[in-house]
Amino acid sequence: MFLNLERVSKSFGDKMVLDDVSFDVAAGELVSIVGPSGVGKTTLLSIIAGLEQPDSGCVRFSVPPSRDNPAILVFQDYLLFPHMNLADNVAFGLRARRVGRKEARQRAVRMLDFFGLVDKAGAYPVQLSAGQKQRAAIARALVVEPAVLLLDEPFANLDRNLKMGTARFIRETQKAFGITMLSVTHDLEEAFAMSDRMGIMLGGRIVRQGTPADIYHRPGSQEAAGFLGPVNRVPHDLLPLLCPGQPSVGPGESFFRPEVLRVRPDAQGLAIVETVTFAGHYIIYGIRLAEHAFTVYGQNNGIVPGDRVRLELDPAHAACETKESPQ
Ligand SMILES: Nc1ncnc2c1ncn2[C@@H]1O[C@H](COP(=O)(O)OP(=O)(O)OP(=O)(O)O)[C@@H](O)[C@H]1O
Repeated sequence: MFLNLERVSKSFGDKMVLDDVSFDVAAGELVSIVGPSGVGKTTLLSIIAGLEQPDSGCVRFSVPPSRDNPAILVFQDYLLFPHMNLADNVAFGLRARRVGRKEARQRAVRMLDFFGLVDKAGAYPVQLSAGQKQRAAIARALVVEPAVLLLDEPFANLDRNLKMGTARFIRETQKAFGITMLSVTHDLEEAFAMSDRMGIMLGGRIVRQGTPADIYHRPGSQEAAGFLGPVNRVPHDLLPLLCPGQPSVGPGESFFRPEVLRVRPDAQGLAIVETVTFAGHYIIYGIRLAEHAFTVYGQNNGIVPGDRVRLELDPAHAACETKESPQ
């Protein structure tokens, strides 16, 4: 294990920001910690980077970061030096490590080339777009060959349509350099897209860890499921209505994502459509069945509010999801 946090806690005054946080990051792995704003993600990175001290618990590295193999924190506002052009910004860390001017410049330009920024080598940060600044900040961090790269909200300042491309870029860079990365973010889709593993942080605690697919489909608690997106809570006595013919399961409840439910027009159906909302490439249906409200994502099939419909579980999901024990 490259990085190990064990029972890290931190308070500011009487406010507990991190509460018994433990997790690992393996060498060459990309792990994202996701959580809402203010939950303590930046504090967590600051402790790992050695900028803050935990009140209790410990942070261990298999090879402790050093001047030659540092843990580098890339801040969400990039912190490029405004008075230096891009090549000098990227070369800065090398110069600070006493690499000669010529070699530092060559390595910086090679890095800018890899990042598609070589034509901006002479430009100043103010002349760059947010996406270019983000790439430049990562280039500046990587040029010193860090042991681990810590990314604080890497998508925070990017337009929506730049975020997913940046997630792919971070993933490709991480693989190309074989570097260990830990990212903290509230941008879920991007974290899902680029991470080997994720942790959900709520109320200062990591409440669930796993692969992106694992935590999305088996979030482990209603609280975690709700943070990851809309979820339908289904008491088991309703399951025969949603998946006729399935063997019955014991008492309790299961959780289903809106995309694993199907809505079919049916004049005899037991469910009533309450709302139909256009959301671009899909429709969000608000459905009521036996006093329970459901959210369903589907395609436009002419259904309007007030229609009777049949609400069913996608058979591909029914079998595995109904085996879930309630959390
Ligand atoms: N040095 C400090 N002194 C006092 N309170 C602090 C300090 N640093 C952070 N906090 C508080 O700790 C809480 C968590 O802050 P933190 O920045 O770690 O959260 P975050 O999840 O990164 O949020 P965001 O996504 O908004 O940056 C906040 O309530 C913040 O005000």
